[in-house]
Amino acid sequence: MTIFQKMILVPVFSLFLYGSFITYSFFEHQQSNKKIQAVRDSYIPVLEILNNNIHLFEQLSDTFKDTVLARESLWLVDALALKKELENNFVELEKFPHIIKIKQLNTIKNDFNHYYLHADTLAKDLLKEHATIHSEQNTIEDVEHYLHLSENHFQKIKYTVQNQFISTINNTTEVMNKLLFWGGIIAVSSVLLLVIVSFLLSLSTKSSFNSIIERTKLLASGDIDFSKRLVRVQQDELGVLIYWFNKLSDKLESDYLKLQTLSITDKLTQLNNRTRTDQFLPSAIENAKKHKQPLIFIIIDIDHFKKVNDTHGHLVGDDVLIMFATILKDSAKSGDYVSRWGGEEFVLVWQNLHFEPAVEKANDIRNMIADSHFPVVGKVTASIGLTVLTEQDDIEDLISRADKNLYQAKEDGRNRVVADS
Ligand SMILES: Nc1nc2c(ncn2[C@@H]2O[C@H](COP(=O)(O)OP(=O)(O)OP(=O)(O)O)[C@@H](O)[C@H]2O)c(=O)[nH]1
Repeated sequence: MTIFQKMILVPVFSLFLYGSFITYSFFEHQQSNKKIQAVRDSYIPVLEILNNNIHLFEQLSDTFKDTVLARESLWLVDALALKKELENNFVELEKFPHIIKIKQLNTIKNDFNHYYLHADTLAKDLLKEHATIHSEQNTIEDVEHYLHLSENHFQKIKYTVQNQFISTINNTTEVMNKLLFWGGIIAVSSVLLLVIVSFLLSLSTKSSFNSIIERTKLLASGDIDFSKRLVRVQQDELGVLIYWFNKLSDKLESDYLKLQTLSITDKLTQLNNRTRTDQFLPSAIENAKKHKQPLIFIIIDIDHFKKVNDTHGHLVGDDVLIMFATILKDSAKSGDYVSRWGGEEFVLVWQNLHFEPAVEKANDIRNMIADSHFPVVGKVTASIGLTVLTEQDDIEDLISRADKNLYQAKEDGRNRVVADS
């Protein structure tokens, strides 16, 4: 995943989360409003009828009392009208079975009818001529019993419906509150998620950038330890950058190694060149002295090489130099050092080889050259100046003694080895 994708994904995800919640809560809010409206629409008429019934019932009781006290039988007609109104209300209430249980309603209706029947009978009895106030004790008790029962039922059903109404409204409000709470949680979590992921992303990006910067600085300051490679962890743009940075390091390393080889190799003969010899000699001398091992230093020079050039041309001269170098290379054993010193002069360094075997080996090489057939030119010989390292020698001593011996070999007629003892 790219850095851009990572950076865009979290806000998009958070936005999606929050957007979904907003949409959901919008619809939930609509639903809740509808629910509250529906609850109101069904409960309020019921409560109004119930209130009206309580009021009618009180009026009815008062009418019965007034009828008896005033001894006015006509008022019983009013009582009947109130009863009818009440019964109509009961019929209305039956239309709301989800609010009022029909069984409960029937109980109230029965109790009320009992009350009405007893109260009406009692009132009529008391209105009869010569009737005393002390009417039948049972009827009075029944009237009182059903009066209280009905009163209680009317109040009880009203409170039950009222409580139901309040709890339904409260439930809906509670759902809304929960929604708000979770909305807050989602909003805060989205922001937190955004902050945490952005923080982690910037941390990992920063550390990768730092490692690239550090490595680049080291390369720029000339640190050529190419074994150091950046570790590619991510698959994003930084991962790609690290991949190509490592590729660049590979290229630099191979170019550097090529350049290094070129700088110490003689172009014509592919032997070590003078630069390499200048690096090699001091360490070889130091090593020989340190381990008290013999070290042989040889300068070998092709005889009358100018004549080869003059007679056959420089290209043929080059071929002779190449073949000559090959003979030297082939004669070298492991640990022997072979190089072109310059022009038609070559240097051999043999480590851990004593003087006599060294002279013998030098003569073998000289013979090998003399016995070889060089194309176009035919026979070629070489003179050799050989010296052995002494405890007091420095580089110059060694070179000048070998050079002196070479000069002596030339003086003595060439194609020979001159060695000091
Ligand atoms: N073809 C060719 N010739 C070279 C190269 N380097 C040096 N020479 C020639 O080597 C010759 C060396 O000649 P001199 O120093 O007179 O030595 P010489 O002719 O070998 O004589 P002695 O060493 O005394 O036996 C010169 O003619 C140089 O031009 C090279 O890379 N290629």
